[in-house]
Amino acid sequence: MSQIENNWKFAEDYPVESPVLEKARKLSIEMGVDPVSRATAAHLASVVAMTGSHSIAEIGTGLGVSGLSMLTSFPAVTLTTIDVESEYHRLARALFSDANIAHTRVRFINGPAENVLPRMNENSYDIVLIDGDPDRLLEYVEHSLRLVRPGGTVLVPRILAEGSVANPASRDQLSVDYRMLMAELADSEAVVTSLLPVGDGLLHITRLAER
Ligand SMILES: C[S@@+](CC[C@H](N)C(=O)[O-])C[C@H]1O[C@@H](n2cnc3c(N)ncnc32)[C@H](O)[C@@H]1O
Repeated sequence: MSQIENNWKFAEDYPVESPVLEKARKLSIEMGVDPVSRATAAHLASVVAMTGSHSIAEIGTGLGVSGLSMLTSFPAVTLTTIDVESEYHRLARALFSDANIAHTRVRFINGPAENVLPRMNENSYDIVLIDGDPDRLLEYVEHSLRLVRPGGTVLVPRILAEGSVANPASRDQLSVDYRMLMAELADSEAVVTSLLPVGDGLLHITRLAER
């Protein structure tokens, strides 16, 4: 294993997850849902705690690994979470309850995010996490940058798409689109971006206040 792979593995093994989070992760895998990685979940929790975020929107609830990580890191957080699968929402709701999260802190919206996002209020969220349909990422980012308040952050796990984005030989549409998106954002004066190599890549896009 190379030194970089060693570091990556060490960072992924480092977090200590709560029994409920472990249960959510295990159930997700049994149901064929890929939860955010352990280091990604820990980083999401850190971002929420360090920014004191109150209002979070999430595209792609799954069974709630990312949601639980953010909800349990700061008691004032409320989460609006969208998924097409009502069964995943049923299971996530039970897991959130196991974690003693008051039901008033979470709003579950069942439906395709592409239909729900245009109806959500702009400038209303401290954080938007995008973890839904990978083929709709560009559309989701555009909506999410409208939904976050100035100073708020859009977080995109899995932006490296299993290594294909970083491989210049990968010319499939998704890799080309993701590279183009990242290049445009890096060049934009409206946002600050950073790319972390946790999990399958985690992109931070922070919307700057207009000057
Ligand atoms: C990778 S999983 C999310 C994992 C979750 N964030 C976690 O960490 O546990 C992707 C989720 O997106 C949902 N999804 C896929 N297409 C969607 C769409 N068009 N609108 C809303 N949700 C969608 C899937 O049902 C699935 O639960």
